Amino acid sequence: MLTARETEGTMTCGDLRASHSELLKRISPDFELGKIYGVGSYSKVVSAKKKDTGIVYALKIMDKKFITKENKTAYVKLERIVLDQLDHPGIVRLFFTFQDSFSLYMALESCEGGELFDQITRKGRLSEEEACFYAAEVVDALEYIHSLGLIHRDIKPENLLLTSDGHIKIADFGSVKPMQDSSITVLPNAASDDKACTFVGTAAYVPPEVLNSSPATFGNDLWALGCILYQMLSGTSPFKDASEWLTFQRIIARDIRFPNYFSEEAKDLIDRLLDMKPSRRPGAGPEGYGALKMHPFFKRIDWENLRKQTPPKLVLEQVVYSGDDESHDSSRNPSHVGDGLARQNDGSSSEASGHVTRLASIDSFDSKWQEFLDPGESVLMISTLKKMRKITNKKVQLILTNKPKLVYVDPSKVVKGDTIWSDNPNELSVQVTSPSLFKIITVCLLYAASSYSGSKILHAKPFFRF
Ligand SMILES: Nc1ncnc2c1ncn2[C@@H]1O[C@H](COP(=O)(O)OP(=O)(O)OP(=O)(O)O)[C@@H](O)[C@H]1O
Repeated sequence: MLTARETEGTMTCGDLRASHSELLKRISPDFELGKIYGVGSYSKVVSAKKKDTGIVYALKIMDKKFITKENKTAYVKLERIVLDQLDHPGIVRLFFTFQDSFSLYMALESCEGGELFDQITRKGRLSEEEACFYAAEVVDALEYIHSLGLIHRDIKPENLLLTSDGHIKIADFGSVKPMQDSSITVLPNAASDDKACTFVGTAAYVPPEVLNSSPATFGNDLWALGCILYQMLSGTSPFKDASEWLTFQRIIARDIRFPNYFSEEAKDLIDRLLDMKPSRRPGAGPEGYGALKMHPFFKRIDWENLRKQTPPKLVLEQVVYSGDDESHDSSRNPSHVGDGLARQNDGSSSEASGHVTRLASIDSFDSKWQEFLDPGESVLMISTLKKMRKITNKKVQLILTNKPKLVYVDPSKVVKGDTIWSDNPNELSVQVTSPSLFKIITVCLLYAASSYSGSKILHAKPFFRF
């Protein structure tokens, strides 16, 4: 039985690679694990119901060995210490932390609505009303963060999570920087890097002064807000280009082009937030957040009652379920994901053509990997692997699709390999049995005189373990 205790102490052993069933064994009997919310560079975030209270948390699981090896200890401690002291409806809450010999665990407020990034991708672009609402909630939370003397430094649509009813919560405080006069207490060994020239953040949202090695200011987050507002309204970030280097060139040159459907108010606000001089960005100047909140773009926002307003409707992940209600439920528990297909293949399915439908995706990553997919193709499993070399190793991404196809992508998102097992979707199918295990199934089709009569699994080998 695990005891809830602080995440400080020796960080020695580990695991991001643990399969879901291994995690289940380890974390039980306290929690009932559900779906995987997402995977970060050093963590896995899983839905976890505490059995005694019935409360569902987003359990952030961090591999101790990996964190130690990658020198991430200070970031983890910093995030823990900072989140512990924050209390705002626009910021993901940290409830408690604990550890076992392998992992560190953070029980976070669960954001069932996923990332703002996915809403933008699914909708293509947001209406001005929707973008205004989300931007206002981010402004409200940023005002609080900045008032405590903290700079988030990694504000981006992937770190803006949504509650099930559609309100924004800022997440991921691993890059946070406390200013010298911050009211947040940070232990000396948990302080983030102080080197002015250290690049922190994400290329598309990084402000020009950071690229010129200037120290971080509140203006960093306000530049990122300008980029996000642009992205919500257009579907892409303003400086996005074919490579990080080209993106940086466009940021330094402030090469920004507004689509003609942007309103004058939206253009003006983005233009001001993307000011080359950080202190001129609304919210960063001597007038404080008043300058930002009073901007005409926010004219319909009732700042006092922001969280009482009705948020935009969420567009949920498009999942085609393969069977009845039972298989629908199984999507909540990844260890049962394959069951629907097994039933389908026994011939009793209403899928009378013998064509194998896609399984419920076990993660929410489809949209992020869209560029590697053909039309109609969907992601069944994503995993980060370490490619071992003689003296070094490098992280690569494996993307398994329903084609079935296995794509191997390097860290700069360049496709390095692409294995298509069959061009005929009737011949092969993929059965995802857990977040780390899938089977390739060959389907034998038996045709009666004019119509399909059945199919069966010939063999379920080979097994591939992610
Ligand atoms: N509280 C939460 N509720 C629901 N999903 C969450 C929550 N926190 C994180 N996630 C999901 O899990 C993913 C991984 O989160 P995490 O904070 O570990 O990494 P990240 O910040 O996205 O990645 P990186 O560490 O590489 O910047 C997120 O992208 C998000 O989709």
